[in-house]
Amino acid sequence: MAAGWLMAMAVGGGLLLGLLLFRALRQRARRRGTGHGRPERFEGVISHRQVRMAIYLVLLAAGGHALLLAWQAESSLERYGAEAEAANLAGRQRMHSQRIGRIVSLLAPPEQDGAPDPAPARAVDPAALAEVLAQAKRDTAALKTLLHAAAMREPAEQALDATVLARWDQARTQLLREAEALLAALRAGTPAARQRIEGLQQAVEPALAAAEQLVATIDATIQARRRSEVIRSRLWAGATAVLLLAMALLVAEPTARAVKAQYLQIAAQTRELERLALVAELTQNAVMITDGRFRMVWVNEAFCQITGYAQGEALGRSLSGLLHCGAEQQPGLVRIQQAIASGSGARSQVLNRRKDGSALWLDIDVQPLREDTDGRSGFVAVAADITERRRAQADLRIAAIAFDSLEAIAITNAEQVILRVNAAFTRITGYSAAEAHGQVVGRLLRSGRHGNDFYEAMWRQLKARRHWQGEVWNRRKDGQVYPEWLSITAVTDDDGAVVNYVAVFTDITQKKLADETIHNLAFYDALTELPNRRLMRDRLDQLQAAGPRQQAAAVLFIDLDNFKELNDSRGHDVGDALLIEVARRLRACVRVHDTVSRQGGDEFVVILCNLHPAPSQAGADAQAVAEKIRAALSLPYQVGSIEWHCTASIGICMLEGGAQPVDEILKRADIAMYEAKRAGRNVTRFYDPATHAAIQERIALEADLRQALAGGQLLLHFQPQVDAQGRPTGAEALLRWRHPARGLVPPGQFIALAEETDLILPIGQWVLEEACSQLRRWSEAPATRELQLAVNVSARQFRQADFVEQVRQTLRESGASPQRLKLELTESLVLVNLEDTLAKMQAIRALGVRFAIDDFGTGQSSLAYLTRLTLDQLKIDQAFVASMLTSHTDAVIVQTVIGMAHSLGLDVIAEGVETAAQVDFLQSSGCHAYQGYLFGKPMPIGQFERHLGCTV
Ligand SMILES: Nc1nc2c(ncn2[C@@H]2O[C@@H]3COP(=O)(O)O[C@H]4[C@@H](O)[C@H](n5cnc6c(=O)[nH]c(N)nc65)O[C@@H]4COP(=O)(O)O[C@H]3[C@H]2O)c(=O)[nH]1
Repeated sequence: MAAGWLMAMAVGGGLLLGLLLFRALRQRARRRGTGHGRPERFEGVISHRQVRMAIYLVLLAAGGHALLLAWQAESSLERYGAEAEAANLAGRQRMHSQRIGRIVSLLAPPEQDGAPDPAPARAVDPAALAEVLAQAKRDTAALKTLLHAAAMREPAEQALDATVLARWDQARTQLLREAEALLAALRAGTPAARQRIEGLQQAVEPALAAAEQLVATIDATIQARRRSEVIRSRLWAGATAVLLLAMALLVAEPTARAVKAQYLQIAAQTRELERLALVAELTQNAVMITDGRFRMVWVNEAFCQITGYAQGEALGRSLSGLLHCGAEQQPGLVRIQQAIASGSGARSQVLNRRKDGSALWLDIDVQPLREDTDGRSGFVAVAADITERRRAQADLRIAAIAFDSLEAIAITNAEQVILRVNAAFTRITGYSAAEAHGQVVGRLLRSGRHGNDFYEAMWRQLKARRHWQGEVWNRRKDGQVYPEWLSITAVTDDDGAVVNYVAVFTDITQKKLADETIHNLAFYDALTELPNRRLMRDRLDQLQAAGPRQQAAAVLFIDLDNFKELNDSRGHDVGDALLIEVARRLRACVRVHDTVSRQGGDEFVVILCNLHPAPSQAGADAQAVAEKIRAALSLPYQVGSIEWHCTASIGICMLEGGAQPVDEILKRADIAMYEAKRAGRNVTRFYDPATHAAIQERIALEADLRQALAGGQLLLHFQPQVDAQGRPTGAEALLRWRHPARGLVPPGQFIALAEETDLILPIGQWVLEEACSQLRRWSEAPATRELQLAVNVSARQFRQADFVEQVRQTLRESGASPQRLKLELTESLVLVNLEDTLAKMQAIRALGVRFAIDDFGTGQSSLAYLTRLTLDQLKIDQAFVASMLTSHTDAVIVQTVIGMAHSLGLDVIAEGVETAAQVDFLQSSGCHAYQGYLFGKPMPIGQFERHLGCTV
């Protein structure tokens, strides 16, 4: 029994220890849950170790209890057997006593009527008694062993009554002793003594009684033990129940509660996680969860929408690798990297790139994730797409800068009350911001230059299109009215209602002035302020555009006849002054709606409008105006200190109902003017188609002439000059043009054209070079060494600033002797810009070159200039020579020229000498040098040299 209790105590103690350990673990788990940074939601949660321990504890308790019960059952079974054996053995003791009593009764003599029977006892087999004795002894020994074992096992209070046992032992011992004595007597064959039998008989009764009592006692003891066992079993059951209750209360229930709490917590956390997952899924912000090496392990839908990457493309890649924009050093990114390196989180604005490469600004918040139960860590990043916000901020910054731009800005409310103005507004209008705020913009700046219609149209457009722009005249604070370019934009709210107007304007005063200047430059002649060719053409276009409805009109092409001479001789300033005066006179001659324009140079075009409807009358009107102009322009000009006479040639072209193109009209007027020139200048001419053909011819000739020099089509002919004896003294070099189609073209047909087009400059230089080369060649032969060569020099050629240098260089390069070269200048050339002429002539004369005045007598021959010129020779014009024999005047002129030359010490030569009579007259008049067909026509060099050979 003690072992059972010990085992029970051991099991109970173990369970108690287990309970205490379980509680300690729970306490520890709680402390860890709060003490190691575990979040609140894990507080009180038991771990799987604790649950396992609780289960093992319960299993241990149940196992121990089962073992105990098994052990108890086994020991009870054993005890029950011993008790049954003891009861049996006790009963056999009673049986043995009874059998001994019956044997003894057989030995005892029968009783007679109460008198003692003296007869001997009947015979008894000693073996039967011996057997009974032997069995009684064995049973007694077995019973004693059992009782001893039971006495050792059972607690004292459950032991058999010692008195009963002692009485039984005593009675049994007495009985057995008496029986053995009787047995011995029987075996000895001696009749048993009455005393022995009686003694045995007397021992049987007590022994039987003691056995009876023993049996009863054993039965009673067994019963008592049964009862005690029932009580113990009940106690065990109670203890078990208490234990189980304790287990239930201290282990199962807390565990169940904890598990339930944990389940509820997990369920709550699961719901929370589901909500968080839903939030993460539905949020407009990108959510990314990464592992410890920043590789994304989860991204939400917004991430995909914002970045353009599908989830499959993003997962497993690093955040920076995926969205990297290449700007490593941007402060926001550096801040996050530093924070992550230090194990903390950070929030920054970082520039990234979408999948399509476009810029993506993210406001990104990166936070480290704590280690989870598997010991892994990472980061969670929540990012908002702020690209638009950044753009808006940039726009705002730009707008703020733009607001302070050079353009004036005024922002009003819907009622046009000024809310804000910028510095440029103040600069342009003169109103400070304080003065402008609260004012109605229209009232503040209105100049009064625009009528109500203007503003009504403006507001109509503003309402319809929300925008208006145009030129407006406004008034500054100082009252000055100025033009501005105004742009007004209506700002509307979400409902489309106008809430503000933004007016932006610039002061275009300077621009208008510049425009005016540009317009004037583009459409007016800067010198005379007359409309230029472009504006004149515009007006002609407008006239033509009127078509048949147009009134009669005429175009007058005016060219000054001798303007070039003035310009070349007196300089451009003088020429300009003359042109200004011409313009003034032209304006004075026409009506307001007529147009006087300057084409360029000394050419003017006048458009006469609103002439008489009848063509003949219109022509007469045009003629009258043209004559008026011609007369006005013929009046003397006082240009500075110079009085100048200038005439004009005027071509007239009548406009015939818009049938002709503008170019054609101008060309016709030009042709008419050309015709006027040909008619002797200072006349007016109407357009004649025949003249047109001549002009065309001239144009073609000019084109060919431009090719002549380069094409080697020019050549020189040489006309002899002779002395009184007819001996050649030299020659005049005369230019010829061998045209591939026209043949030999005389200079009279192209020299004038060359002068007009300035082609005379290269041509004149070529002539000079050719002449000098010829002189150089002549200088090598004795027969020609002394010959002089006269070269014609045109006015344009002579007026070149470097003409002297050209002559010097040509002489040097050719090697010709300057003394053999004679330059022929016309009288008109010499007269224009006399000072310049004198300077050049002196410089050239200093080289050794000689000068002759060609065509002398045709101009304003005067002694005054002749005396100043460094001349060598006068050449009597062939016109005088041709008529001197028939015209007394020309004869007088010839003689006067000859006399004048002699008196000035100059040589004199007559050209165009064709007859001997002319020679005679000239000779008798004192002229001893001649040039003319009589002595030889202009001829090529070979022919000339042969001619020399004949005559020399
Ligand atoms: N009827 C008639 N005419 C005679 C007679 N003797 C000479 N002539 C012509 O008279 C002109 C004389 O030349 P010019 O008066 O200098 O007049 C020249 C000259 O002013 C100019 N010219 C010729 N060659 C040149 C040149 O190389 N340079 C320049 N600037 N002008 C040149 O062309 C003008 C005409 O030259 P050409 O046609 O060669 O005409 C030459 C010549 O052939 C004659 O007895 N009777």
